Amino acid sequence: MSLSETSLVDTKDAPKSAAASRPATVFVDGGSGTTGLGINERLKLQNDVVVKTIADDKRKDPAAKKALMEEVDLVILCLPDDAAKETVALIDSMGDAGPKVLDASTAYRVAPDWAYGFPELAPDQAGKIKAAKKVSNPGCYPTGGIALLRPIVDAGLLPPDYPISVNAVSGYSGGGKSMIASFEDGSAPSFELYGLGFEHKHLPELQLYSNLTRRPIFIPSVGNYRQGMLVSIPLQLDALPGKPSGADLQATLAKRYAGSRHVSAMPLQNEASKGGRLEPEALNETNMLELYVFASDKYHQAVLVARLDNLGKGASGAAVQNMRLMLGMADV
Ligand SMILES: NC(=O)C1=CN([C@@H]2O[C@H](COP(=O)(O)OP(=O)(O)OC[C@H]3O[C@@H](n4cnc5c(N)ncnc54)[C@H](OP(=O)(O)O)[C@@H]3O)[C@@H](O)[C@H]2O)C=CC1
Ligand SMILES: CC(=O)N[C@@H](CCC(=O)OP(=O)(O)O)C(=O)O
Repeated sequence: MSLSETSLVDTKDAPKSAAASRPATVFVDGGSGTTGLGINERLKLQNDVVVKTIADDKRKDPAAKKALMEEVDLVILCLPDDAAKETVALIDSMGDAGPKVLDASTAYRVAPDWAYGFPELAPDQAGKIKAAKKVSNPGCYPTGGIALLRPIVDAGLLPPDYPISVNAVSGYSGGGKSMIASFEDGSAPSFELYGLGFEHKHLPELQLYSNLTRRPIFIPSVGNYRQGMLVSIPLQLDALPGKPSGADLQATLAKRYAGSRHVSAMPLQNEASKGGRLEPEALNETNMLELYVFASDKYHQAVLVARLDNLGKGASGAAVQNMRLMLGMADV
């Protein structure tokens, strides 16, 4: 069989089960793409995980993939949506003996029989991910938007039908290999708004997991830098029912994410902070997400901002966090 195996520990006797004393086995389908490479880089640092790889000339061969998937505990899909659906069909055909699956594509993010892979979504979400056979890894922009919105909706500070606008900027790696090539060969513009057709693929998950009943307006943009993103949400505080202050919003986020390893509610930024600036690259190569409230008591206005690495907590970092949960392994 033309399958190869990359082992980061001795795998000769590694059984299929991911019991604590044995290394877990993982196959990254689409491992040479942008998200897949990021996952593989992270997994190289984890000596309790064995990554099984497929020969390059077989990487799109369903029979070879199926044979490999019979040997692993978990498959991570880093593929375009249609290819992800094909691999999921292969896994489904294996019945109960099939591996767990974590999908980085958009294909199953609002599917009711999949768990949404944002462990910080709610207090019980990590447990749902741990118990699930199928987990969808969140989109990069929704990771920031949901992290900001969900706690303040749940706390009753933001009505679920409130008209929300979400603005965002991403580095060009968010568009995968083709967008990276167009920026690096100079054919892409330096900066571009997109999503102006109101149909961006992240809107369903952004609305659903933020607990919003009204569809938000979402205007993403992409800039001429490789990775890192900001997601921002302006709010007229005196138009909200309880007229919350910026401090109320910050306290709600701080309470919700207290003790979280990967999500930080940052100190309130107000007139006294004299800052008023934020750049998108500070968290690159990390699995961290920072949440800011910029607020003006004078004008009763606020802007919520999430900062993350689109390839970290927005993709590969989140995938490895979810993988470890699904395999019953400690967070790193
Ligand atoms: N980039 C990002 O920031 C994020 C991306 N994602 C999602 O992750 C998924 C992958 O995206 P990304 O890594 O950016 O994309 P890339 O275009 O960088 O990589 C996709 C990879 O999938 C491979 N591939 C395509 N079809 C098949 C197939 N049938 N079998 C095996 N491999 C195949 C491609 O190979 P080839 O080029 O030879 O066709 C390529 O290596 C997408 O669904 C994307 O939406 C999620 C979060 C963030
Ligand atoms: C700059 C750019 O093009 N970004 C991508 C989103 C990247 C991402 O996280 O999306 P998925 O996980 O859903 O693929 C886009 O807007 O389609």
